Amino acid sequence: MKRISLLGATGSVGTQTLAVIREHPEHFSVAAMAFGENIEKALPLIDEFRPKLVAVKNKWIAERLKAELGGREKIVYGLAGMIEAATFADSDMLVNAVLGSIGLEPTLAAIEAGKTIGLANKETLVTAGHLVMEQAKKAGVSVIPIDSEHSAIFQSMQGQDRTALSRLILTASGGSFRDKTREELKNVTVADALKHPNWSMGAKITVDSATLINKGLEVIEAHWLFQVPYDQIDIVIHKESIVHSLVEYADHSVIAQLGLPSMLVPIQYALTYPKRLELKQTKRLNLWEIGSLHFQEVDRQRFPAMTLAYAAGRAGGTMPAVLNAANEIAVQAFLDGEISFLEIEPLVEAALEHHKPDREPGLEAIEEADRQARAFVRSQIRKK
Ligand SMILES: NC(=O)C1=CN([C@@H]2O[C@H](COP(=O)(O)OP(=O)(O)OC[C@H]3O[C@@H](n4cnc5c(N)ncnc54)[C@H](OP(=O)(O)O)[C@@H]3O)[C@@H](O)[C@H]2O)C=CC1
Ligand SMILES: CC(=O)[C@@H](O)[C@H](O)COP(=O)(O)O
Ligand SMILES: [Mn+2]
Repeated sequence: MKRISLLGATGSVGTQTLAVIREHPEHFSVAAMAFGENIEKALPLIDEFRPKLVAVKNKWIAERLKAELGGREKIVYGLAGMIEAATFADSDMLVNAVLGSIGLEPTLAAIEAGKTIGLANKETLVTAGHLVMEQAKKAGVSVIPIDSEHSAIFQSMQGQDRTALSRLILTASGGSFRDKTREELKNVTVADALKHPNWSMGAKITVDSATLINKGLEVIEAHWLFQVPYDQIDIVIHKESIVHSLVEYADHSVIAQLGLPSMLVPIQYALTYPKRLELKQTKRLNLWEIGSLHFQEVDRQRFPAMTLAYAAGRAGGTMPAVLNAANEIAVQAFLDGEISFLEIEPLVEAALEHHKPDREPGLEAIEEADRQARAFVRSQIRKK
């Protein structure tokens, strides 16, 4: 029995992680759970999975939850609460599916506590990949990707000669506005942005898919996870999201992982690795039903966020943390109707230009850069 601490239990990846656990109660259980504010969604999940510890966003939500549950579970809150859930003594593995760079410290704490990490929270590696991977190596802890592209790469590396790896190729759907020109993007709405062609995901990552910054964040994530230089990481637009990413080797052989788009597969693989289990909730891929698959080069003028992400990744230090934090605030402002879709990228670019980078930051410097980038973008939005 693998006992899991799940952060982000009420979210898109979180609820799908619970769906995997639900299908295999003989293999997995939930030891601890963390979520933000969505008590209505969490209550039936707590009733069903019976975690011993529940962490929530703040004291007020904790009080409300205590009143509902009547003291059966230990309730904790804030970042300290999330860290307590991530390092819970009765759990073997952390599945980090919380949204945003708030997921970094719980990941670091869980690594220190010797837990295997199932990582959906890409912000952990974007903001502090150098610290996380170094600490995981030191602690002898595995960081298993849940992000679909990274799981595909991870699966395509199994049993291969790691020293002969020559390139990673991440597929990108192109998001909700793939075929629109920059001119046509001027008047798009939040509702339009949230219509992803292939994946049903949380609002923030769905907007990130539409600017392609999601793919940029994933390039940085892949750089740290697989220790591959940026010059050896490419992106290809693949509108069907059937090929989840590819790995090229020295002999130009390319190995890919395919499947109908479903996060259940990478989530379950992270839980069962190196084994596999049946997954009744997913469907077979019959390529004759798909017919044809399409691949296209990324137009860098059309998707400037991708260039920003590569530049921030290559600059390293605190720059990726600034890219991420600025984007988190700008996307939230777009979702709240404060700015237009086309204002997201210039805000991220301005934050990167404004920042004085620290080339070899520790955790404190990363968190300070994150805070400052958020404050800077908020101040720019207020001026509008
Ligand atoms: N969705 C997907 O298919 C994929 C997602 N990812 C990554 O996985 C992560 C989660 O994404 P997704 O599931 O879409 O996000 P959602 O917005 O659907 O869910 C986010 C979760 O995080 C919780 N949360 C947010 N802020 C806090 C906080 N301050 N304290 C505690 N909990 C908090 C939310 O709680 P509540 O709602 O209760 O407030 C919710 O449970 C992201 O890093 C994303 O990039 C990667 C690949 C695919
Ligand atoms: C499912 C998943 O892993 C997302 O991160 C996905 O990558 C979003 O799709 P695109 O970024 O390719 O539009
Ligand atoms: Mn992805």
